[in-house]
Amino acid sequence: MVSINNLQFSYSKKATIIDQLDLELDAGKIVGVLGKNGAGKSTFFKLMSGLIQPKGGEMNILEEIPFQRQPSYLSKMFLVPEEFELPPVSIKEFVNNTAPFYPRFDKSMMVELLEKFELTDTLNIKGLSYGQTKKVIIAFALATKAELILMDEPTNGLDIPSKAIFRKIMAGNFEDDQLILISTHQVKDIDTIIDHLIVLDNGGVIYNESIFDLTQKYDFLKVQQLKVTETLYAEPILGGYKTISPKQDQEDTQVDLELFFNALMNDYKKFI
Ligand SMILES: Nc1ncnc2c1ncn2[C@@H]1O[C@H](COP(=O)(O)OP(=O)(O)OP(=O)(O)O)[C@@H](O)[C@H]1O
Repeated sequence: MVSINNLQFSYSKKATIIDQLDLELDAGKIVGVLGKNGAGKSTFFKLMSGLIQPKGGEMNILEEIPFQRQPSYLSKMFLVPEEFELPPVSIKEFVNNTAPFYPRFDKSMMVELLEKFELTDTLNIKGLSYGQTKKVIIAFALATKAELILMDEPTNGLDIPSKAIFRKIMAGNFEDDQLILISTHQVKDIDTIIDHLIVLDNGGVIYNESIFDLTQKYDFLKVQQLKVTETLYAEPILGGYKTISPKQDQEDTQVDLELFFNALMNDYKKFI
């Protein structure tokens, strides 16, 4: 569904942001996209949605070339950008005007998701807070049922209960032919919903693995004493350490995304 080869992008001649990036992804996944500030996550989403033109390489997504911005491509992908503005109309009017661009749009799902976020479509977008507007665009994105949904920092601006609602909504409103990519620094907001992880660094994808495979390769443990020989990465916590070690226990442990991300930033070559 996503096939990217040797992708290159820079805003100016001085700094290359995306450099020889390769990525293959199939449908049926919710993918967490992690990377440090400035790693190029938003830029990568803009490239995938055809808003900016690659300087080199090939991108084939849903059998289309994103930057050609064919109506057929735009109708099967949706980007929730980090910064956005919606028109000052009622949510209902916004939906009536915009939904026709998305052939699989599900209006009853939109109403249902708004309800879960404690909103109704009679409200005017003009009077909504930043967090409430974010909820409208998240609900709209999911209701498009687009094959590819890109969410750039979707939980920024959501309060604590809304983040829990976001996690529930994401888990239950997704079909096998869809691919959802979520970029975030708020790893706790996505650690229970993603089933795949990619990490961007130095212009490329340095890690690309399913969460299932991560649980089969590593144990994520809390220990009092460090067994240095068995530990790939550790961070001190009150009364001991959080550690990542090669899998030994039969039982799977819960992936600690934050710890794993820090471990990759420390030395990703240990994990590939
Ligand atoms: N329009 C632009 N013009 C010039 N440089 C830009 C532009 N947008 C982003 N950049 C630069 O490109 C680099 C990657 O930015 P980008 O926003 O893609 O990173 P990010 O991983 O999303 O960062 P963050 O986690 O901080 O949101 C940064 O160094 C940024 O300063």
